[in-house]
Amino acid sequence: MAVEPPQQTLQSFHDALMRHPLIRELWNHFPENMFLVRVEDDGHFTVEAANPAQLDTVGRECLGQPLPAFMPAASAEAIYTRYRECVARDKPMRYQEHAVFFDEHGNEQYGYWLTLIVPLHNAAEDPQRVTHIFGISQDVTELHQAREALERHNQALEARVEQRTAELQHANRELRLLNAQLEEMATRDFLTGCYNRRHIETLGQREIERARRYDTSLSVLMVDLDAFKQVNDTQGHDAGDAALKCVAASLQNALRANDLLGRFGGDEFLILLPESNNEDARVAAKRLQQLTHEQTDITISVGIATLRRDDTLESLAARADQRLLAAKREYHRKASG
Ligand SMILES: Nc1nc2c(ncn2[C@@H]2O[C@H](COP(=O)(O)OP(=O)(O)OP(=O)(O)O)[C@@H](O)[C@H]2O)c(=O)[nH]1
Repeated sequence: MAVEPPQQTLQSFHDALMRHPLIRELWNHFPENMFLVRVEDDGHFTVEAANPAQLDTVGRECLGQPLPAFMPAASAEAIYTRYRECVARDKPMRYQEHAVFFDEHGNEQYGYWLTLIVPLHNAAEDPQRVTHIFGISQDVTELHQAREALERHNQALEARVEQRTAELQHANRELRLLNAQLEEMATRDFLTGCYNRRHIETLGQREIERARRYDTSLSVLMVDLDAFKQVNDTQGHDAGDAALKCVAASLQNALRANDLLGRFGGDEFLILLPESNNEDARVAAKRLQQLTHEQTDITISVGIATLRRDDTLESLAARADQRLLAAKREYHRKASG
């Protein structure tokens, strides 16, 4: 007659542990929580054994009890889900859980636990089935809180970096704008808004290089207002300023988009006419004289010069200036005649 295998009870597991001095010492002094739960047929898991560390956490009342007896139903159900998975997979599992349990005074205690559970088979009971789960749990609440604090700190830091970056980008935009304004101011004549002498000379050098590189013609016009001194003398300096502005605007209006207008000094303007031969320049000069007179009632004298092989900007402008002087003489001759 077959002998019934002895039922492995809570007592017998605990007794077996206590029998060996080393295992007993390990069980009693192990700093993390250790427990053994029995897999019940009714779907529950009851605590068969718990080391002193675990008893300190959940109280002695847990022994022989299913989990819902010493923790809120939601917490117990979350842990049951892990246990069921461990039983179904029949493999050790490691997980982290936010668990709530009742302490010895019945108060709810919250904490984060890192747990390793291992399925066991009590061969004396049923070698084919997971009969127990052995677990070791470590309280990682402080670690978790530190990590959360670190995350919060990082988020705050990121927000600050983002804000600083946005401020920096804004400052950069302002700086670029200011630089553009400064550059504009450095190249423009403050009264008329057209290019100043320094810049029209720079552009003149550039246009000469371009004309030589692409073998195109380039002409310049030296323009001077007629009897401008009279405007100042009879109507005042402010009226003279206004007249200068009007003439500059009207010259600008009469020019093509790629012609360049600069104030050369006083009431004198230098105009660069890229890709224009002497005949083109004559036509342009006539148009400027006509339009300026129509729009401002002021006449202008113009000297024209077209780029030669050995020209520099100085020689080109000087030639235009000589022709302007000749035009001026003609103007004065007509005016006095
Ligand atoms: N209002 C004003 N006058 C200026 C400015 N720059 C130069 N002038 C005046 O412009 C006049 C130019 O003199 P000129 O070109 O010699 O005299 P003009 O009467 O135009 O004589 P022609 O050129 O020979 O017809 C001078 O009276 C300068 O004082 C300026 O920015 N504003």
